[in-house]
Amino acid sequence: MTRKLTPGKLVLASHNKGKLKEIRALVEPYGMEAISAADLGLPEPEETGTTFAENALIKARSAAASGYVALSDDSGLQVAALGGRPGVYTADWAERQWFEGEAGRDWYMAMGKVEGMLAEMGPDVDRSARFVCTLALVWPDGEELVVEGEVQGSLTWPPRGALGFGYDPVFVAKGMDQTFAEIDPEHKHAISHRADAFAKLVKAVF
Ligand SMILES: O=c1nc[nH]c2c1ncn2[C@H]1C[C@H](O)[C@@H](COP(=O)(O)OP(=O)(O)OP(=O)(O)O)O1
Ligand SMILES: [Mg+2]
Repeated sequence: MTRKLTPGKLVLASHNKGKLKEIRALVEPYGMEAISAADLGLPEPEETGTTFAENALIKARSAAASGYVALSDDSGLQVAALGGRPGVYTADWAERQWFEGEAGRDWYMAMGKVEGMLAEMGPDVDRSARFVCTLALVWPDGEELVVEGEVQGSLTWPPRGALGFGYDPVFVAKGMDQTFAEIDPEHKHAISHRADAFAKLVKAVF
C-alpha cells in the first residue's frame, strides 16, 4: 500500500505553464497547496530518460530535494503511423523560442512537422494517435509512486481552437468532433490522459 498524501504543500515539478494550470486544478480540491518548481527557484533537470516513467522520476526526484513532496508529469503524443513518435520527444519536436520576452516552444511548427510526415504517407494514412501522461510522486525520504494514463483519438488539420496548450489544437478524442483546444478546460480535465493518470493517483494516495 502506498503512503497517503496529507493536505499541505506539494511541489509541481514542471516548467510548462499549461500543465501547471491543469495539475493545479486537479490537486487543489484535495487540499494540496501547489507550488511550482520555478517558484522555489529549482533548476529544470535534463530529461535523459527513454521512457515517460524515467523522465517523470528524474523531474520529481530533483524537485523532492527541496524537502517537499513532489509531483511531476511526463507526457507526449504517440502517432500510430509514425511508430509512436514523437512520444517521449514530443517537447523536443517543438523548438524552444522566445515569445514576447518569454521562453516557450513553437507548437505550430511542431504540429506542422507531424502533419508533414503524415501528408507524405498519402491521403489514406492512419491518423490515430494517443496522448500519454505519466505522473510521478516522490516523497523527500525516497518513497515513489508512478501512474500512467492515456486518451485515444486522432489528428486533424488545420489546427482549431485556442484553449489548452501544446498539441491540443490538432487532437480530437475518440467519439468527439471538437479538438482539445475547443472544449472547456473542465471537459478536457474529465477525459484527458492527465485526468486518467490523476484518477489512478487519487485512488492510491487520497
Ligand atoms: O494535454 C496536452 N495537450 C497538448 N499537448 C500536450 C499535452 N500533454 C502533453 N503535451 C505535449 C506538450 C508537452 O510539452 C509535451 C510533453 O513534454 P514534457 O517533457 O512532459 O513537458 P514539458 O517539457 O513541456 O514540461 P516539463 O517537462 O517541465 O513538465 O507533450
Ligand atoms: Mg520536459
